[in-house]
Amino acid sequence: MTEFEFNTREEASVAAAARLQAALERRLASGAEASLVISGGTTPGRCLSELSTASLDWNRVHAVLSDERWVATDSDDSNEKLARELLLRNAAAAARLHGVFRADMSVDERARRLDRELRLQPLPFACALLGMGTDGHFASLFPDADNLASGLDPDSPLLCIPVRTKASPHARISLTLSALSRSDEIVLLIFGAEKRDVLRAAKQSATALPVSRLLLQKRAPVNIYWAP
Ligand SMILES: O=C1O[C@H](COP(=O)(O)O)[C@@H](O)[C@H](O)[C@H]1O
Repeated sequence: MTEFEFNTREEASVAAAARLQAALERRLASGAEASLVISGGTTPGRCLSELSTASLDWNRVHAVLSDERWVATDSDDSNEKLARELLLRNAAAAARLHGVFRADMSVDERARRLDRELRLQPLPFACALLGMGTDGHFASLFPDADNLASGLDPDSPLLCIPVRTKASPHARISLTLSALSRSDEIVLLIFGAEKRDVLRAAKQSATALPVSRLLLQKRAPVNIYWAP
């Protein structure tokens, strides 16, 4: 695990975007296509908009959501909407975004199908951009999810799972730790003192926080980008 501290969120976001760009460049130099995992929520906006201007062969890039809320893609709660508005523009308009929500399917059926679709993406992912909640969740792997064990099993055969949590009014679908760790590297972008303290607790002891398991897994190096 490597940690980088910045004075401002702007600096952290721009530096994280540069790291994602470099990871994509490495994959594109050695293969026909590359894929990138992007998180939703409030944290990654500036990083995604910065990345959208990167000079890359974007038509060879696939973007995959780390997780999605079970809402229509025009909802303000939709991670797909965020990705389309902030990443899929400028130079990155040529990238392909693999959406999660389908109005004609149940969340469980969609999770089963998405699992099959993810296996057709270029793997391993060049990079996974993740965030973390103050409850220690990443992607949508919330502490109270009833199927959390399979979500956090680094050797799970499942690439994604449906998630129901009291923390959210929406059902969700989340990539599993097993899927996310199939990345050349992970960037964990975190803002604020409260989240830094949660992360410290997760590092100091093998707490029950989901993010502890992300830090403990050995497959993908984790780079923490933090700003106050
Ligand atoms: O619900 C979610 O939460 C996490 C953290 O979100 P943030 O707003 O605290 O940055 C996010 O990484 C995840 O993608 C999102 O769906």
